[in-house]
Amino acid sequence: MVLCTLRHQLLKSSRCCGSTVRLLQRKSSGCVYSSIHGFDKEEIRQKLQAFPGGSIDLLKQDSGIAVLTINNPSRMNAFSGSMMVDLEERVTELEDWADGKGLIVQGAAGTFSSGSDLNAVRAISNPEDGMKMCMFMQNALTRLLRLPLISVALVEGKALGGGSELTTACDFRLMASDSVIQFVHKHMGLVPGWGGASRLVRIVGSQAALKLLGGAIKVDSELGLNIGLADDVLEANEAAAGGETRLQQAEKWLSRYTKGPAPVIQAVKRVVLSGRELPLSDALRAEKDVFGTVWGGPANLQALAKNSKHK
Ligand SMILES: CC[C@H](C(=O)O)C(=O)SCCNC(=O)CCNC(=O)[C@H](O)C(C)(C)COP(=O)(O)OP(=O)(O)OC[C@H]1O[C@@H](n2cnc3c(N)ncnc32)[C@H](O)[C@@H]1OP(=O)(O)O
Repeated sequence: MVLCTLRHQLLKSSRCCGSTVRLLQRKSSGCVYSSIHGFDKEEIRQKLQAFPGGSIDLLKQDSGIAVLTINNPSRMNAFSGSMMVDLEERVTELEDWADGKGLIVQGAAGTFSSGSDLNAVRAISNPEDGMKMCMFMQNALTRLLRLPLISVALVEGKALGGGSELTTACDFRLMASDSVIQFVHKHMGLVPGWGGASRLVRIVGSQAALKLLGGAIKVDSELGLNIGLADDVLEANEAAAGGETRLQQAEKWLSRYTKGPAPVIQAVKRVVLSGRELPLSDALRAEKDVFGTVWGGPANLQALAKNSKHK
């Protein structure tokens, strides 16, 4: 169904032209569930709002890199119900950000996130509500992953349960040298439900994913790097990093990939996304459409005029 939705979007865009193509390419709705799956977004939003606390904060910067902060430090940045709703709203804001190029997802106060707020989990522990929450979060995190921005999870402290799942909804993961990612679901008598298992298999392969989920293994930065869950390790000690905070280190790391005009960076993300999610023939057609948006565009014409050499 995920594939169908994305394929439908991309094929639809290939049949349109001009401004419609640009609009479709900016809006990556990419939801997995809708009313045909019995999903009533307003109903679950109202249920989630009954569990308040914390916030999801978004800072869009002139550099084209935004910082999304999971902010509930008194509960180790656990996700209250209202934070799940906040997250979905921030994703909508990012979908509308024409000048955006990159995104860093971090936790407040030096730790990533301890997953769902256990108080809310206890209150909605019946399967029906659990499934609704699961569909809501899968939609939000799928849209996060499909943003036309290059995204990085900056993992400090702990990323547990739903927090570990959130790290997999980013293109890259940077782990502080003393941080841990742990899919603790088995210890809770559960499996991931925010899409974390499906994405983990695609990131580390099914063998490693089975070990991480089956053993609820603590992944430190060294193991993370070895199995490809982490893309790089950041110094835990700011002094060793020349006085740079980890957020500054993450921005520097990401800026290698976001240097250049927004339409080109967004096009890069889109061709990788279609290659990642679509069957080859569909991905090739989507690539052709994205190519059409940059060919003869301002950045392309400028480069041609400069007679660039790539030595
Ligand atoms: C499993 C599926 C589900 C999903 O995918 O949606 C989930 O995510 S369920 C949640 C899974 N996470 C947990 O079970 C985390 C449980 N907490 C811990 O293991 C520890 O608290 C830890 C390791 C995060 C931090 O330990 P530390 O010793 O450093 O601090 P405290 O334990 O004293 O925690 C401080 C304060 O935070 C509260 N806290 C932490 N995590 C949660 C949470 N997920 N929900 C609600 N509250 C949380 C903890 O109770 C402490 O509060 P206090 O009032 O001071 O007792």
